[in-house]
Amino acid sequence: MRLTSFKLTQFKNYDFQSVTCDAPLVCFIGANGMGKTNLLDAIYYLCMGKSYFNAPDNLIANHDSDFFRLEGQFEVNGSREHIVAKVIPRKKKELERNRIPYPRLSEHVGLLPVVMIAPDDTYLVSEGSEARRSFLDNTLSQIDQGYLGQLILYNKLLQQRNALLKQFGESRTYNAAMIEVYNMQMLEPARLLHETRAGFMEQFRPILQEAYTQISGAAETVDCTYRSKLSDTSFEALLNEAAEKDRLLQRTTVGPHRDDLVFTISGYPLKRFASQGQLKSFVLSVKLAQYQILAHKKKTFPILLLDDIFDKLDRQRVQHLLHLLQSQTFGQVFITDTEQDRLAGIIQQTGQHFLVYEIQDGTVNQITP
Ligand SMILES: Nc1ncnc2c1ncn2[C@@H]1O[C@H](COP(=O)(O)OP(=O)(O)OP(=O)(O)O)[C@@H](O)[C@H]1O
Repeated sequence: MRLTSFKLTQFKNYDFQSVTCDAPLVCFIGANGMGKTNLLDAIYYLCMGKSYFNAPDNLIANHDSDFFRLEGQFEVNGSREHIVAKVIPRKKKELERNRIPYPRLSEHVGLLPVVMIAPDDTYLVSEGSEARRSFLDNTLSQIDQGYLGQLILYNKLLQQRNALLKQFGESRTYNAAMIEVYNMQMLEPARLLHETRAGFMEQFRPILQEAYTQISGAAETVDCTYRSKLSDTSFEALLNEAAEKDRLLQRTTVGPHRDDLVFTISGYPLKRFASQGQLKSFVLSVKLAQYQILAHKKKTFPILLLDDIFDKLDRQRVQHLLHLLQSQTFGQVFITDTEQDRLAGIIQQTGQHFLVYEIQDGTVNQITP
């Protein structure tokens, strides 16, 4: 799979910019704040229909504009895909595939698999369970449209159930039968989410462990397990047990929206016991494992976006990563960096055909070859 060219109109700090990128390795070089990450986010947006940073569309449109547009030419397994995103924040958002608008934006997810690796990926460990669920959901949604459909349905029902609980609390009333209607509708999507997540984590664990060994070169073992109350008790029983608590707190306190991933190093909680270096190796391994599993399931190599990671990783990990980029089969890779010399060294080591662009305040100029 390859992105051969893309165009940005009024996207963040870009007015209009067209970028040709028909090469296995594409590098964006420039000082801080010039717009390198924004280019990677534009690519991510074309693949996923939203920003990697979960930025709302009104913050994505250029400050001087009330709309933005992205266009990308992709090649996937021998066929061309022309993707256009047209967004008027808070008013209209349209995604087109080969000039035909998607009836639902979610239908686009999975067509163009993508993985972003960024320095602040440590949020996967440091933040609350929502970050880890998002990672899981992001990966599974790219693999399985059916999963994404059930996730959207579950979240909609959850929102409605919570609104009803709140309404009961405010009006000091309660209608168990109405809550039961939601309970019954949520059972099937919850079962499917749980089953898919559990099955996926069984496949993910050994791949993550292997990636960690390769990246860190270390002897310690890491682990990543799926934690869900639904593994021990049926959702129906959990909802019944929690009925009184839900009523008091005016929200649904059990279900797949409370699942988590537990990360450990040598059997201890990673968040508390890992060194900074081990933490960086771990999150990089999580993303590389995500890449591998997507490549396997989608039968194409996802686009890999490496944002500024060579600045933040130490020499040893950079070497391990480069070794991986050389030895394993990777698809198209986009790299941002602030230092031309460092980047030149990296390019040389990968031995790939490459394009390098210099980014200056929202303009993109090809500098080599
Ligand atoms: N909606 C927007 N309209 C105009 N400019 C924006 C918008 N959103 C972000 N920017 C600008 O984009 C720039 C940041 O771009 P980006 O994060 O891509 O930089 P970078 O080159 O990756 O820098 P770093 O190396 O520091 O990560 C900032 O100058 C910011 O003000």
